[in-house]
Amino acid sequence: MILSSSLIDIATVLVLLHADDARQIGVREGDRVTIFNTPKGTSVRAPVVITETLISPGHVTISSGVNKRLQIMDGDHVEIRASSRPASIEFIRKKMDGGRLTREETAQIVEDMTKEVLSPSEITAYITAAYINGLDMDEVESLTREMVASGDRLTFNTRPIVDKHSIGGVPGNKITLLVVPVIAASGLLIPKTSSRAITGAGGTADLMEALAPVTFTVQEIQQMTLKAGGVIVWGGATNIAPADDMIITYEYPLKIDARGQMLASIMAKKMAVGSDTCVIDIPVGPGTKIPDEAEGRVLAGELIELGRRLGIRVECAITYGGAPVGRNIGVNLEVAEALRILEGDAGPNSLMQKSVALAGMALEMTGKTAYGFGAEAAMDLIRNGKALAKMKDIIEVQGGDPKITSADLAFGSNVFDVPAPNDGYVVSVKNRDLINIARTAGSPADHGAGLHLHKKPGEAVKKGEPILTIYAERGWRLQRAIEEARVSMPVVVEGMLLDRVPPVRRVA
Ligand SMILES: O=P(O)(O)OC[C@H]1O[C@H](OP(=O)(O)O)[C@H](O)[C@@H]1O
Ligand SMILES: Nc1ccnc(=O)[nH]1
Repeated sequence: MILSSSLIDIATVLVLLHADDARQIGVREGDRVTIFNTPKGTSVRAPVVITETLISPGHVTISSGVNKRLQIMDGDHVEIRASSRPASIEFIRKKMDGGRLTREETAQIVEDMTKEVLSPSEITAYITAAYINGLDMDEVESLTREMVASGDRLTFNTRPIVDKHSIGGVPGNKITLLVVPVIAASGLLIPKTSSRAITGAGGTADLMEALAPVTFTVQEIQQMTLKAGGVIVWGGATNIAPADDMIITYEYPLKIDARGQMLASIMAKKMAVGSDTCVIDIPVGPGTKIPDEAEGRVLAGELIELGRRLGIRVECAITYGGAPVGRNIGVNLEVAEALRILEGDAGPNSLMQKSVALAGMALEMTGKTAYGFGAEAAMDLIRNGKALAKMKDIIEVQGGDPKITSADLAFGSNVFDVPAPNDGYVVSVKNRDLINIARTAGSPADHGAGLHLHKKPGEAVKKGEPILTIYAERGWRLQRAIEEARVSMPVVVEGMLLDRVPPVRRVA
């Protein structure tokens, strides 16, 4: 067949065939073909997309993801053959049926994922099967090791290499922007890799991107860490555990984080950067990933055990997740809130306390301070300006502007105050609904989008007073977010009418 006009400029591997050719080759939409560039001796296996109109029979179009390996030009001749189903599909089926995967089976799944032989629906099936049926500790260890083995690794020839991670799930959890500079300011090395948002409205990689680039190779991460003491980079940008970011890509739209994959995702990133000492934040509470403290302890045990198997000393902080950390949710809003603390603001208290508690644990684990004195030492590093100076070093080493201040971060110009429906005390806030509103307003893609929570549980409000301000960069997004806030009523004031059953029908 002839390579027809222009490549589809996407990284995903796929081959576009005319329906007549697909019938002749014997493949249907989603089946795999192998495409051969015989003169160059290259070949790629990829899923098929079928069209009746975009190309004519005898012609084929490929994505640039395919051509990266195939190296052909428009008009070249290629050979296409139906290809067997990837071996890992049987193993995904096994997990769907509640089976236990061997190390070899997990390795095959990871290999087929990273080679992009598995289609999005097959990856989603794998995640969903593990979400429903779970992975035991041996399966999680295999997945973690295979994720690490599929990418690049760092080895520092000094110790300790500290790390910090949160399992996520609580809105507004911008503490990494405080914890990393504090730890680095104490003289420790912390090559922090983060994900983008998974179930939330802004992951740490999204937040850091408002201050500096976050895409680096492992060698760059190592050099920058040695120079500045720390970095905050995107784990998925590099070739660090590439299967991890693929899983996250398919978890994000579902707003799920399958437990086994979550453990592997976190610990693979720690192992790949060579960290030996790690503090892990486990927010617990309604509307987070972990409903209560008891379950938080079970997860802590799993993370510590996984760390032990991988040679990483792990301590976990079970933290309050019943309400957002701080008051801002969304990229620029969160970054501004974190920078304000580094610049000398005393609060919000929840953000300050949580950040120094976590940083303090790392200072204690590494012997920088005695047990019981870490949080105080961390607080000192914030109050004396050393953490701010270190954050500027980190921003600069990553190629951002170190002169940036909290005031430079713009919030969306489409703004709406959600008023309190009556007088009273705020009795609860609904985490998931707050995240949904911030995502609907445009976060994390629109850096100015998000929300500010004026009132948190226990605080008094007067009828009509703003309880929530929504920011959006685009008017239509603001309208949708307002509508969502009206329906979900994410800040619950005592005595408030939550709903009417049957609902009132308005006549337009
Ligand atoms: O979107 P949800 O699921 O809430 O959480 C994902 C976030 O949690 C972790 O945070 P950190 O890197 O420890 O700061 C991840 O790296 C990611 O940024
Ligand atoms: N699944 C994950 C949760 C939190 N952080 C991660 O990097 N990955």
